[in-house]
Amino acid sequence: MKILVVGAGAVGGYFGARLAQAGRDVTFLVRAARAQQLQRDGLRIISPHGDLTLKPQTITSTEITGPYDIIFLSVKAQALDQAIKDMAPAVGPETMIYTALNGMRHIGTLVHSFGEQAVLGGVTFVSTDLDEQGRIVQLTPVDKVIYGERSGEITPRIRSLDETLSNAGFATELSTNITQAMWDKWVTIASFGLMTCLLGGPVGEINAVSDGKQTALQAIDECAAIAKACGFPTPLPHLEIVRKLASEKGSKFTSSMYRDLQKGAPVEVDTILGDLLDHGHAHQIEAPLLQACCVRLRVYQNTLTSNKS
Ligand SMILES: NC(=O)C1=CN([C@@H]2O[C@H](COP(=O)(O)OP(=O)(O)OC[C@H]3O[C@@H](n4cnc5c(N)ncnc54)[C@H](OP(=O)(O)O)[C@@H]3O)[C@@H](O)[C@H]2O)C=CC1
Ligand SMILES: CC(C)(CO)C(=O)C(=O)O
Repeated sequence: MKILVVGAGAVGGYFGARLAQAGRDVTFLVRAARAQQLQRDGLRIISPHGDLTLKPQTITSTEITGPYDIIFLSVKAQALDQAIKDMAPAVGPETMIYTALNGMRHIGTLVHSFGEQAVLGGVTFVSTDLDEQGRIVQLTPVDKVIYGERSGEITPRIRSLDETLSNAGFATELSTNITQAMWDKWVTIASFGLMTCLLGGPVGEINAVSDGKQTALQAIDECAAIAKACGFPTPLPHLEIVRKLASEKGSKFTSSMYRDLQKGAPVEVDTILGDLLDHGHAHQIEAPLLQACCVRLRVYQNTLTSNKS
């Protein structure tokens, strides 16, 4: 199956490289500057599983000649609208779109552009960062993708996608309840995004100060309460893993939102935290930490915008 990875950044670059390394037919849709960098330096992965440099097959939007079987969409939320325009010629009637984006809002946006059938549900567990040299640095050993038809059916096409993505150097799971899995991941990223961005440090630094752990656990409770009110209660074993991860002493674990904040880059506040807060408001759920973090990051975003102009 022909795979088009849209965005050769921290997530797309990582999984695309693993798939290419495993012999799958992978092309990266990139923009001019990244194309030049990849041609010059190769696609470089620094990973606890072993470093890797490969010569990727890249394409820019004007060079797309026809549809792909699988699109692995891995741009930030703020780049989604442009990415949809750029990848449109690569989407045909049989194309399946897997998305690495966090939250749920992008599903509606993609369905609006490409129709119900094209859009799969997807969850990505990985912690990767794009460094200043354009290398992809994997920060923890975890690398897993979960995918499924949003209807929950096991269709022939999702089986083909499963065969293509499996055994390529990372964990995979074919889910019959991908919407629940997306909500579970949303609670996870929102909890870690909220605690690291609002409290201003990695998990271990939060736990090192008095009231830190309690506040981190309160952040998780707020996010989980909203998911529950929306009809997607986070299963207890998943919640326990999140709580344990958030309580680890000395942990350097952060979130992609926190790393963006540290870099002075835009943060996905509205799609990850703001949308969850709106769902909370709709169900009269109090979420004071989540609300404070949204305000803190919106002020930050406004400062970024006014510094640019
Ligand atoms: N990083 C992580 O650990 C995790 C991130 N996620 C989610 O995955 C998504 C992607 O995040 P991440 O990979 O970290 O982000 P990055 O910023 O590292 O990568 C995004 C890439 O998309 C490229 N891009 C943007 N617009 C286009 C376009 N129109 N055409 C082609 N390429 C484009 C950017 O390239 P350019 O140089 O051209 O701007 C950039 O390289 C986010 O929604 C995030 O929440 C999920 C799990 C973990
Ligand atoms: C859950 C977490 C923190 C790691 O997979 C993440 O999704 C992110 O950093 O974007």
